[in-house]
Amino acid sequence: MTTVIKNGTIVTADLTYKADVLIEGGQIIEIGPDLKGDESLDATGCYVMPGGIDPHTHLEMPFMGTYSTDDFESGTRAALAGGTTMVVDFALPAPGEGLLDALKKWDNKSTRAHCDYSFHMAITWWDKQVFDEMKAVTERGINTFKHFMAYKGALMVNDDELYSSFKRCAELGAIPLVHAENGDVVAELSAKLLAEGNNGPEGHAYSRPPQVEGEATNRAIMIADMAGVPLYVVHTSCEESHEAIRRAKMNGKRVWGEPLIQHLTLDESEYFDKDWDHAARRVMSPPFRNKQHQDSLWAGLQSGTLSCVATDHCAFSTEQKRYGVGDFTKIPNGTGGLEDRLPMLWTYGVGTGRLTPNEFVAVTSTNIAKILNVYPKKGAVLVGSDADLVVWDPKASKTISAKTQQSAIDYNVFEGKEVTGLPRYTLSRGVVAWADGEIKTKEGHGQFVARDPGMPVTKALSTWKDLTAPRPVQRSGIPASGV
Ligand SMILES: NC(=O)NCCC(=O)O
Ligand SMILES: [Zn+2]
Ligand SMILES: [Zn+2]
Repeated sequence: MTTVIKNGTIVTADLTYKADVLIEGGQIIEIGPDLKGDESLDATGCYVMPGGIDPHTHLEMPFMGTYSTDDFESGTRAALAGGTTMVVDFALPAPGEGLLDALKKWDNKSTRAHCDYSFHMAITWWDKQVFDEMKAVTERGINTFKHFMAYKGALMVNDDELYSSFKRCAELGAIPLVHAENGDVVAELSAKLLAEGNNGPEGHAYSRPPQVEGEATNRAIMIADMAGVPLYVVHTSCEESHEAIRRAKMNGKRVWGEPLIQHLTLDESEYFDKDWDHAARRVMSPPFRNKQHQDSLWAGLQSGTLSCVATDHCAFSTEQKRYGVGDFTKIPNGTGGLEDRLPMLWTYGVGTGRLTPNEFVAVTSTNIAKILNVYPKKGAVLVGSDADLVVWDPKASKTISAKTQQSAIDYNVFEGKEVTGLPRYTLSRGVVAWADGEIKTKEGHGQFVARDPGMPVTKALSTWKDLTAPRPVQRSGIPASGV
């Protein structure tokens, strides 16, 4: 059975051209003019692009005394409805729990996924067992390890643990990720704010100023450099963090930054809303910033100093957010965005002239596919690539509303935003997964995507590090022992 996408314009990270796309067995088998297939999808007036890859989601995440409400079923439905065909979630071992034991839990949760998925493994504590199991984790197809520099007393790791884990990543050819905020300072600021009576959701934003993010980003970059490993900084939200990444890149360090669609399009004024629920629903870490920080993030995407736009989809209901009435530190941190990432980025990026359609594809799909070592299986429109595609109608529009969303929560942080640019069809490995405003796949259609370590950039960096490693100077005439 073959499917042909007809009359569209293919848009990839580097090319725009008119051609049909023929699909069989889940893969693209031909690209060219006048192709025929058993089933035909009309892409007249549309762009045919690689499906979005969201490298940062937390589906059914155990966090702050509860679980995020969107699980792999509702979360991946939301993904497909918004043109995203692959998500990368985080397996989170509890302190003292083995990495492989945690992975089993995420394997079980993800059986319900509608679209393809992969995992990052979090390093939440450190000892020999963790060191040993990191190798087994890479053999299971996970080549990225996440480190939280915040959430003191819960997920946070210290500098010695970071350095040990980063060195282990270097040995394994894996890439470390960091949530970069200075967790010690956040804890101090939070306690002070609460003691002074600042207990509302705005206290969350005050407790996490840009400096805590800039400091931690720079620290992680320097530790990664000393460990001889590349670094991926998740949810880069401010100029201070972007500046550290920019400087590192200009110095030849292999560092990537990931702004979220929320930080690009929503600002800190949300926290000063008189409605407690409105403000609390937007509590996430790092918090939303001001317009200058937003401009910095857009400039980063334009110049290439920031690489990928993600969501950090971690959706809690209003009821869950209310755990923090009277104490902002108890508001579960996280917001949704999976269904809205592509339409919002198209509207506020391509629609305003900040991004070209090709840059849009790069930052929503191709760049991360390369970083995660799944390109060109994913993130490409090439013969042999998985037919994870979005047929994108740049003229279709809607008003974002919780009433019509796939996400299981009772609100949407983008409520009321008018977006222009929506998927007509989303295809997951050649299967039409979203059409006519409806999900067409069954839960369980999604498959795990294994990712091998040893990406070209990790190999190049370790070659350079070996070449420049400290070596004793060979001298004649002086006894080596100094005697
Ligand atoms: N970002 C957030 O507030 N919640 C999800 C966990 C994390 O990424 O820090
Ligand atoms: Zn985080
Ligand atoms: Zn996250």
